Amino acid sequence: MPILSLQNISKKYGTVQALSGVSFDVPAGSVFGVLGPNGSGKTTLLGIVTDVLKADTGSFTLFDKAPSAAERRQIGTLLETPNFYHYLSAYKNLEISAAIKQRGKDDIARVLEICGLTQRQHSAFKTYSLGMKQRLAIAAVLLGDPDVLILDEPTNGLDPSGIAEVRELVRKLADSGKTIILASHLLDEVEKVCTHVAILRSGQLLLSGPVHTVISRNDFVELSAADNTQLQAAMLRYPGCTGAEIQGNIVRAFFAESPDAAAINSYCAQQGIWLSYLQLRKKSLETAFLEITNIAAS
Ligand SMILES: Nc1ncnc2c1ncn2[C@@H]1O[C@H](COP(=O)(O)OP(=O)(O)OP(=O)(O)O)[C@@H](O)[C@H]1O
Repeated sequence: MPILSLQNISKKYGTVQALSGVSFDVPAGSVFGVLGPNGSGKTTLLGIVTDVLKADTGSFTLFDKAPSAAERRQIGTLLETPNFYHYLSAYKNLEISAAIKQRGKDDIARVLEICGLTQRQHSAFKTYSLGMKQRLAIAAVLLGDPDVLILDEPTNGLDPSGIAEVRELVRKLADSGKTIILASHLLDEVEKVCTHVAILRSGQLLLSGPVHTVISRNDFVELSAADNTQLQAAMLRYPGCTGAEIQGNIVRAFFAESPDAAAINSYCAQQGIWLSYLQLRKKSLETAFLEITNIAAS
């Protein structure tokens, strides 16, 4: 059962088509990255799912049901940085967050512990590092122990150590069984923490699925032999090879589907070419993303 299933969601602001016919499923237990450049519709999509905005057309289900208050209570949302009081401690700020959410104080110690803030819980918020501030924001989201977390750009504006802290926390929460949906334009971050990804561009869904299937698009193989020109020509005749180029003393051969290194080795031997080097490479999500968005733009 998907935690969230979107069917054909569209949304316009005046003449701006922010989302057009977006459909995808978020599996239970996944860390699901909604990825796209600025203005691609990520925040709009999360706003619709969290009931801040209404879709013009389309529908979605939460926990396989039409969304209602009961389902929404199982979702913790961080769409923008909360307005914590700078002079109050983390604990006091969480007391306020708990009161706003109409929840008791009994969960505060637990969420501080998860977010690694127990030691500093009585320090004023203004003394916190950027990473600690964001961890406190996530702690507030965790009050009431929601099963699903929706985080919009959780590492935005953080320095590298803050980014690493939030990444570790997201991993820890995922390991504890939470489903996490996070919007990001940081492809590298998505690649590091997400199990699944949906890529948006100008409000259109370009692709969605497990990160490894996105990354394995257009895999390539690096090979080398005594005569690389002969090797390049042979690879261009190899079934499924979409291109081959010589770079220095390496031949790079590209494939639409994941290539089989053993089959390539045996094929080259049959052609009388003895490989001195063979390495399967996967393109990074960033490269795949740029290719996908460029293909969509052309
Ligand atoms: N309230 C609004 N009124 C008019 N246009 C809007 C409004 N909110 C968003 N848009 C436009 O809708 C499109 C999608 O915006 P959205 O904020 O959802 O994208 P995003 O991917 O979250 O971008 P960012 O990474 O910059 O936050 C953009 O063209 C944006 O300018």
